[in-house]
Amino acid sequence: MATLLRKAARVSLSGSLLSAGGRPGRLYALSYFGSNSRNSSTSSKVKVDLDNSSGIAVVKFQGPPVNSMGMDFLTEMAIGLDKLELDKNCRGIILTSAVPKVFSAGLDIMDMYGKTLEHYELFWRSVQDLWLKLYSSSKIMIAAINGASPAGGCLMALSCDYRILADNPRYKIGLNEAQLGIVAPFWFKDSMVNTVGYRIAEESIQFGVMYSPADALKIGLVDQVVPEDKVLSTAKEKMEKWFDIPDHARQISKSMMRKPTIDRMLANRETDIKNFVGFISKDSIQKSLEMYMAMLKMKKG
Ligand SMILES: CC/C=C\C/C=C\C/C=C\C=C\CC(=O)SCCNC(=O)CCNC(=O)[C@H](O)C(C)(C)COP(=O)(O)OP(=O)(O)OC[C@H]1O[C@@H](n2cnc3c(N)ncnc32)[C@H](O)[C@@H]1OP(=O)(O)O
Repeated sequence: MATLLRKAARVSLSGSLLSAGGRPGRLYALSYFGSNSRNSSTSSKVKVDLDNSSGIAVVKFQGPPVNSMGMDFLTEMAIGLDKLELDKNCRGIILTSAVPKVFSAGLDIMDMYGKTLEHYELFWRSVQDLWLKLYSSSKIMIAAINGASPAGGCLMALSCDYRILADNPRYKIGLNEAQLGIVAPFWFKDSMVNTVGYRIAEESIQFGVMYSPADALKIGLVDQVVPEDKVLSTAKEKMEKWFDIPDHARQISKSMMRKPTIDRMLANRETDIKNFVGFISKDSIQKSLEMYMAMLKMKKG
């Protein structure tokens, strides 16, 4: 019976939940995915490794020093996710980091500082685009969080279906935007509310709280805390459990849960870009970012 279910589950709905929702999907070349048992692709910031026999793809961030989400990272992630979304051999995706101690430092602050309005617009559209791909993926998404995960790093984890965090008190996770003097946009907030509930999100976002693994587990921001050397293996074991559920049933259930949040973002996308560009280009906000970057550098010296 289990084998039958697994076979049935292989007949997956094509495309992300976005296209399952009746929106036009986009087609991308499947250049690197052949019929070998393992397909790998490495670009400068992201490594994708799909094991065709297990159906699990590991997407590793490899942009030292902190896997910040700059234009290169956003573009490479978008391309990698599009390819996996269209690949029938892939049923689940694990996000993790190849950089010691950091999952992702979130958006690259240098992409939000001292740039043109056109740059801010393009940058924000790319950030929205990545979130849409992650949040609406028809695949099972597990975050194997093996390092610090502030702001945009936390958002990538929140976009997954399951989160496993390494048990190291230095690996804090949260939406800390308020601490930088910026504001987590509504879809960051929605992702947090959908995970931890309204009351906790309200406090969390206003204070910009960064949670220790123990506290993140307590509020439900992560689902499991495990020893650091077990993060990836636990993610793979967990994925096998998710694979027991027939894909079509899981995908439709996921879509049912996430569609209102995705639709809200799509309906407000252009306004959100306008707000971001107006907000980030303010002198006072630029000053806050400058001071924050100086503070990060001072912390080192
Ligand atoms: C009205 C509202 C309308 C619209 C919405 C408007 C605005 C919303 C706007 C934006 C939302 C943004 C979300 C974000 O993701 S902002 C980014 C937030 N990220 C952080 O705060 C993380 C900061 N970094 C850290 O805390 C640490 O670096 C660390 C814990 C991740 C790692 O610590 P380490 O000690 O290992 O490393 P460091 O020495 O601190 O850093 C090394 C190196 O990297 C630079 N760096 C760190 N983080 C970033 C980053 N996010 N972007 C760019 N660069 C970063 C750091 O300065 C060091 O550089 P140098 O080696 O000194 O040159």
